[in-house]
Amino acid sequence: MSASRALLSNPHAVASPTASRAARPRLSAPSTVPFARLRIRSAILSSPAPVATASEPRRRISRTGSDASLRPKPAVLVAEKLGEAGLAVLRQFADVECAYGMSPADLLAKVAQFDALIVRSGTKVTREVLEAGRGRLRVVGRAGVGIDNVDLQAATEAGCLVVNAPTANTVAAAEHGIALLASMARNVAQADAALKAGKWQRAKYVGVSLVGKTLAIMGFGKVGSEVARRAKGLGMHVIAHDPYAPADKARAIGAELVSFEEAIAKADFISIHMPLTPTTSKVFNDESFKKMKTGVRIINVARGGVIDEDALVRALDSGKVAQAALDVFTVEPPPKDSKLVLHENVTVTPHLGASTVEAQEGVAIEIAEAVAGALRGELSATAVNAPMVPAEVLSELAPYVSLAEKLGRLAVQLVAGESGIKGVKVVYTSARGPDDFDTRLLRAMVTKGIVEPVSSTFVNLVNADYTAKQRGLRITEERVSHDSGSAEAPLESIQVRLSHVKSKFAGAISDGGDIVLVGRVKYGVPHLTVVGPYEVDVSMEGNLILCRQIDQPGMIGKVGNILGQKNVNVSFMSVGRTFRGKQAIMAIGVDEEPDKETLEKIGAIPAVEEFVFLEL
Ligand SMILES: NC(=O)c1ccc[n+]([C@@H]2O[C@H](COP(=O)([O-])OP(=O)(O)OC[C@H]3O[C@@H](n4cnc5c(N)ncnc54)[C@H](O)[C@@H]3O)[C@@H](O)[C@H]2O)c1
Ligand SMILES: O=C(O)[C@H](O)COP(=O)(O)O
Repeated sequence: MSASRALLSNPHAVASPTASRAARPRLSAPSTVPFARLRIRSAILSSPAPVATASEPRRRISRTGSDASLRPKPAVLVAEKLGEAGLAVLRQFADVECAYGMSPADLLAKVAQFDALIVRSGTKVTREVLEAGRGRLRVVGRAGVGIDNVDLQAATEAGCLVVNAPTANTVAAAEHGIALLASMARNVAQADAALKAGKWQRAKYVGVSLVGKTLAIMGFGKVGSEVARRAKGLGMHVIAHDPYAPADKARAIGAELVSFEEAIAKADFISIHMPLTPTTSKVFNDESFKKMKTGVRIINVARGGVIDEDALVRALDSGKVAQAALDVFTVEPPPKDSKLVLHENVTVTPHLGASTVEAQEGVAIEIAEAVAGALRGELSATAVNAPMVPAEVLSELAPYVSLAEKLGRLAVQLVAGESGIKGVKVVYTSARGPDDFDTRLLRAMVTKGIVEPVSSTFVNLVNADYTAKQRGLRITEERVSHDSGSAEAPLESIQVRLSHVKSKFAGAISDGGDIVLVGRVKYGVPHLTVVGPYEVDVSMEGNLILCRQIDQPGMIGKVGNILGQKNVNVSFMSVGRTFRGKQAIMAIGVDEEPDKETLEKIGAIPAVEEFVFLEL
């Protein structure tokens, strides 16, 4: 069993003074304030370093240490052709390997050596690939829009951020849609092939006009609306179906939003622009073809899977559908003997929608910047499987993110025996209005703090909620308004409360029977300010010894002496008591980890009732 697995099955090993330090998963290097910004970013997307040998349990390389030159450059695998401009952006900070045309087996064998993988639509990023990359792969960049070739659920479970490049190829795809529409209506491809074969067939290739015809746009997003705009210019009557599109956007372009049924029933031409999802899979099928006008013409530059291709062949054979123009197919490339591709009334292109010089240049830069940002730990505006946190919010929340993680980390180390944690309550006290800030990031970091010390799972903003759910951890949140506080600081304090658990340190149990820790940020540094019923004030850096004793003179000196004899530097010390002469606790921040003997000496002081050593 690996050391981190051992910690998973015995959560309490982590707080034991005798537990090996190397065996405990650690995320960050000791913090320094100037790196606060970097640290928050790293916490969002950090992943454990891949380094692990039989003798050395998996350890995490800090990506936030003070010497940038010591940090390894991230490695990026580019699996499909990417424009030079994008590669140049990536090469500025990463080792980039372009391995075009890899087989699925090649990809599986390689992926674990990379921090990021960039693909287009031709590479399937399956659960297997993401599993193979687990431990190192942090980002999948899709150089384009459609992410149906990436297993998003598996990526989320692995804490792997998926980013795409959603805007740079919109116009190219729309232009290709219009090109297919016009060339299909005038039989350009068929006539071209015939003429090249020596046939001059003017009567055979009489086309149909576009002006005045009804075009139904199915999916009124970026590409769909651009197609609509261009079709209006061709004099077409444009209707659209999109359950999620705002009517005013359609109206502004001069398109009318209608139901699916109405769209397909009224259209002379149907242009498909919806993504492939479980809902849209084969939404164009025998039943829907039946409801269309006889002689309808269909264009698809979205995804092949939205059409039942066998049903389309039947509809073409029967004449229900007069023509189809297809850029995309359920299986790409389609089989050589595909009836659909070979059908004389079908015009095909090999997924060329995004393939213009301009679009590929734009996509390459868009995805390179998104991947670079994600590897730096920034949240990308094009994150597909994570919430978006704007940079200014991120920077303001930086010390609170660190505080949230440390409170979670301390709380889990205080849990005793086999009592698993189920209920976690996080209370945010703030002078700001309830809608003023988003707590997802803080909740994710509390989860990270609770889960990571006791498991081999690494947690980040992408997978925090999923991980909590998987582990049966119910995290509830409460906002408490702090009327007399300053709204300048986003938060006054964060409380982490673990209910229905036993503690190995009775002093951390509040009157209500829960483990309670409260912290706040002072001068940009997280401080622990409440432990159970006791008020303390200790900076959350290094390690912490909590000691419960009978309140009496000389205790600080005794403990300080024992630590001093072993050269353990005390960074902070704070005493909190309920009543004079009754119980009190000492919170002692230490730079070094005291050895077992030193800790036992502290425990042997007669007035000391209990103590615990905690890693921050
Ligand atoms: N052929 C190509 O090379 C190429 C190039 C670019 C985009 N695409 C594909 O085109 C599609 C659209 O791209 P986009 O950039 O416009 O995406 P988009 O997200 O901007 O637009 C998709 C629209 O589809 C709508 N939609 C979702 N479910 C729907 C449903 N059941 N019925 C009707 N509408 C629905 C959404 O509300 C959205 O407005 C994607 O599948 C993308 O992968 C293909
Ligand atoms: O979804 C997309 O962006 C398009 O289908 C383009 O795919 P490609 O990058 O493989 O050309």
